[in-house]
Amino acid sequence: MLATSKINKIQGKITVPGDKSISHRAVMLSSISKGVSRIQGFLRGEDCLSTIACFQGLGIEIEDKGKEIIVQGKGLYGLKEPMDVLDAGNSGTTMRLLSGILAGQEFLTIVTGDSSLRKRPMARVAVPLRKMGAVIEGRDHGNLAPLVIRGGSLKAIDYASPVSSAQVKSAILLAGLYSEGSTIVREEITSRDHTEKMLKSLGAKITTGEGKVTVEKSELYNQDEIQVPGDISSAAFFMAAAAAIPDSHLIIEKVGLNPTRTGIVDVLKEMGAEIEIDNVFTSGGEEIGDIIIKGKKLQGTSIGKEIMPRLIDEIPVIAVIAAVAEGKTIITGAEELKVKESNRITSMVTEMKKLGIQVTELPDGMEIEGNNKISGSTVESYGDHRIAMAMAIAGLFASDPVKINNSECIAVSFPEFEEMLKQVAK
Ligand SMILES: O=C(O)C1=C[C@@H](OP(=O)(O)O)[C@@H](O)[C@H](O)C1
Ligand SMILES: C=C(OP(=O)(O)O)C(=O)O
Repeated sequence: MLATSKINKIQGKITVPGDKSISHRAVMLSSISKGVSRIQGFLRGEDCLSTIACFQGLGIEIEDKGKEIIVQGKGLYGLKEPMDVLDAGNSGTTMRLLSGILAGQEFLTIVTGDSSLRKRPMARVAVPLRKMGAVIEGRDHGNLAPLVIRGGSLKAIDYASPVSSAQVKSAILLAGLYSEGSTIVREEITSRDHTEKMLKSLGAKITTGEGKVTVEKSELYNQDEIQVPGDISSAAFFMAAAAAIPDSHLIIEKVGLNPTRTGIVDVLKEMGAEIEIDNVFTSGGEEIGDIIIKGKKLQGTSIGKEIMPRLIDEIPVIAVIAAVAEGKTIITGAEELKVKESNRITSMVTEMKKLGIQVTELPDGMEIEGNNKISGSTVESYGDHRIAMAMAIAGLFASDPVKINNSECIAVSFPEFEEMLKQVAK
């Protein structure tokens, strides 16, 4: 069981593990591209290992050479009917993006996941993929895994997504690679665009702009090397702690700075944090750079719907530092948090209360009073990696240790978290 206690400051220089979203896409897209791909900086978290296992189950040769992951891509039609049920584990990204690729395959696949993933909504991908011509069945009329998917000849659709979700958008775009005509996905607020960027770099006919993405039937070709940047969603736990503890000084090197992911930087700055970005370069269309943070007392803020897709996974840790900031913080427009690995609104509100924090649950977010004195306690992770890590950060401000039950779920996205925290906590 992970336990954390009060520290004086965060200090040092770290490199966080590879971006989870990009690691998933690197394996999936390399598998359906022609030629060999070498993926560097790949995240060896449980979620991305589930993606590797699924594509191995579909007949793709994937080898972990330590320095890099080698994928022997077989092109759009090189996947084989799996001998057994595929297991996406805890990973929503794996199940939803994979469904898009399977929609283009004539064979039958069954995909399941762990008890958390089997509760998460899949109709959001099943509905558009059926419109394109795939047959998708599952519990609750195809809304819940296990999903049974038989794809085939698809036709393009023009789809206005009811949620701003990169997983939904990506599933449709991947199916679009197999579809006759122009597949269009429209979003009210743009979600992370790693799929679009990687598809472009692999030669897909794809265009973006004015709230929509268009893809044509295209063959993909591996470009030999894919460089995965550090995950800003993992960096966020350290950024938030360093920003909120006076006298801290932290450098995080080579973090992905794709503008669709940097909402955390904007919110921390809005709260008064001292943050600088340095050594910026671009690889595979993705911006990468160093983040330098100095700690000080922060101010409360308001976070709403518009920015939400750019920081959705960072809300748990933002809630924690809001509790020690000066003044109230109001988070709204975050309904999507209810359908993550746990209901992250209820999970955070319940566990923050156990630490003596004054917080009120809202239908689409929460209201956090400022200047809380955080006390120690044993808290639950709900088997949700982001809740476990957010609670670990709360412990850095607490009068007594914060002990986190089932903290092993952190390995889903950030196996090195505890070790890295020990390294910079002074
Ligand atoms: O596409 C992705 O890699 C992800 C998209 C987001 O989910 P939604 O698409 O459900 O918003 C995010 O919360 C998740 O951690 C990863
Ligand atoms: C929501 C997350 O991932 P997924 O949807 O892939 O399970 C996450 O990592 O916070």
